[in-house]
Amino acid sequence: MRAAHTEAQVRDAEAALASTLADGALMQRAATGLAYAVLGLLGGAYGRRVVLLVGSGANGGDALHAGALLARRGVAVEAVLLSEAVHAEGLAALRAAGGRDRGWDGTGPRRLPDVVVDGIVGIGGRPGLKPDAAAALAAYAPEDDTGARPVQVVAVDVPSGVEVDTGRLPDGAHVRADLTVTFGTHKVAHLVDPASPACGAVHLVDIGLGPHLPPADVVALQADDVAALLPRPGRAAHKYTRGVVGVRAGSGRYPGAGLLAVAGAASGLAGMVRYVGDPTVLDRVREAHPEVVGVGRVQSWTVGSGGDNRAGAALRAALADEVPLVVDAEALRHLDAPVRAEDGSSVPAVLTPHAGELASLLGVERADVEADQLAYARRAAQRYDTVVLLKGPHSLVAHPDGRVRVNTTGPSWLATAGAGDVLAGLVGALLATGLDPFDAAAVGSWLHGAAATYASQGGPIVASDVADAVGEVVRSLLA
Ligand SMILES: NC(=O)C1=CN([C@@H]2O[C@H](COP(=O)(O)OP(=O)(O)OC[C@H]3O[C@@H](n4cnc5c(N)ncnc54)[C@H](OP(=O)(O)O)[C@@H]3O)[C@@H](O)[C@H]2O)[C@@H](O)CC1
Ligand SMILES: Nc1ncnc2c1ncn2[C@@H]1O[C@H](COP(=O)(O)OP(=O)(O)O)[C@@H](O)[C@H]1O
Ligand SMILES: [K+]
Repeated sequence: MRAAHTEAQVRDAEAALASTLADGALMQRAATGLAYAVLGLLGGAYGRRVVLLVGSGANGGDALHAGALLARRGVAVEAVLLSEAVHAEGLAALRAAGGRDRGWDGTGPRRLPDVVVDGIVGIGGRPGLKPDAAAALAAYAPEDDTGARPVQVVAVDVPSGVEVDTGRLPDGAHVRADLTVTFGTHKVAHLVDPASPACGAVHLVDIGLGPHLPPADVVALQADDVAALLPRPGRAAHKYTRGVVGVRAGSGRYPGAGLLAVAGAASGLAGMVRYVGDPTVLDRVREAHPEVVGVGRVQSWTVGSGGDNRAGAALRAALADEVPLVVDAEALRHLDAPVRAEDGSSVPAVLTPHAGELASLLGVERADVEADQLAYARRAAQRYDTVVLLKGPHSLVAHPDGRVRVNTTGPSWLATAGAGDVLAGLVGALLATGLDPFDAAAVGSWLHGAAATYASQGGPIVASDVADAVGEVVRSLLA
């Protein structure tokens, strides 16, 4: 499990740990991890040139101490001090190791360095960059019109300027890192979009904080977590004990969505798939998936993918069964908040909106949701009193109690029509096996992304390729 903590949680844990250690020991641990990560990126020390952008806090202190270690190894290190007052011990250490320093006077370098280390601000930073910091960054790590750069940027703890606890980006400038070296635990911005791509690859340095940290509200499941949650048929299993998933999706207008939702449901994780809906779709479903049967009892429903104006009726019929359900696409529009069966009892559900659909549910603009995904996913989960899977490059699975699982699997090629239908069917199948909605949504989105990666191999895919690859991903997880 990759856990992401907030600034306040990190500061509390740091205070508890620091009280057991010599002064400065934590910063030394952080700086050493940072320096070795930079050395790895440089691929050597002699002849390599590193510039440190240094702000007024401990983040700049980390950069200066790491710079001292790099300078002792033979790297040419220069610190650009962006504040009158920087970490004094760090600066003394850099000077003693032979590193140079200068203030920022608006003039850039004669020759670009190999790596720029962003020690402008860390978890103590306010969003955005001051003009001097933005200008120094642009001078030492210039970008062309396409955003390409000849210099690699390593962020200390977080890319300066991003909102650490929310994953939001500031209105103004922020650092865009190739590598972020973080300490003790991940921060929310490392996982949550739109900030997470600004972090580049994220490298976690263990500084001993673990025992002092509380359980994280924001986590990302890893392969071993998913493997532990995966339903496996017992020796005495039969198709009904494994769970039956029903699909009410597709329409005369969008028959393909019905087929793709069935393809996701028929990944082999549940014991049986039923299709209920448009007769012309049913014929095509039977042709493509001979194992799929018609009306009967189910342990879960997937409703709405590619539905037409009858999606509301399909949703009501599914809710009346009082089994767990996935509510996708057109069916989302017919949903009342909170999600309840007709008799008022709560029904375990997973809502699977993309940003546009979530915006409609909450009566806001799509751009608002995209800018503040964590907050809006949580708000929807609370309002509907159910699990919400907000789909995107890093999908968020929000529980009404505030916990969030971030999905980090899946290539950009997964942004292809019908991929969401496959996901809805897959999560429905996992619900049928008995996983609770939070687990089913998180495991389903992880498998979906991993199947897309497997199918893509770096190239283009269509939605049915994703469904076809789920079995292979499950097989490798179980191996
Ligand atoms: N916690 C841990 O476990 C460990 C933490 N460690 C390290 O400590 C870091 C946190 O350090 P920190 O608390 O000193 O704050 P930090 O992020 O350097 O910045 C605050 C300073 O910046 C300023 N400032 C604010 N916004 C600004 C802006 N937009 N643009 C420009 N300036 C801005 C503000 O000054 P002001 O402008 O308010 O005068 C303030 O003084 C953490 O990220 C990690 O790297 C490791 O060493 C060891 C383990
Ligand atoms: N840039 C991206 N990178 C990775 N995955 C993405 C990206 N964009 C979308 N996805 C995933 O692709 C799927 C798209 O689903 P959706 O928006 O419902 O499309 P459709 O309605 O065509 O099926 C979701 O699982 C989403 O998480
Ligand atoms: K930083």
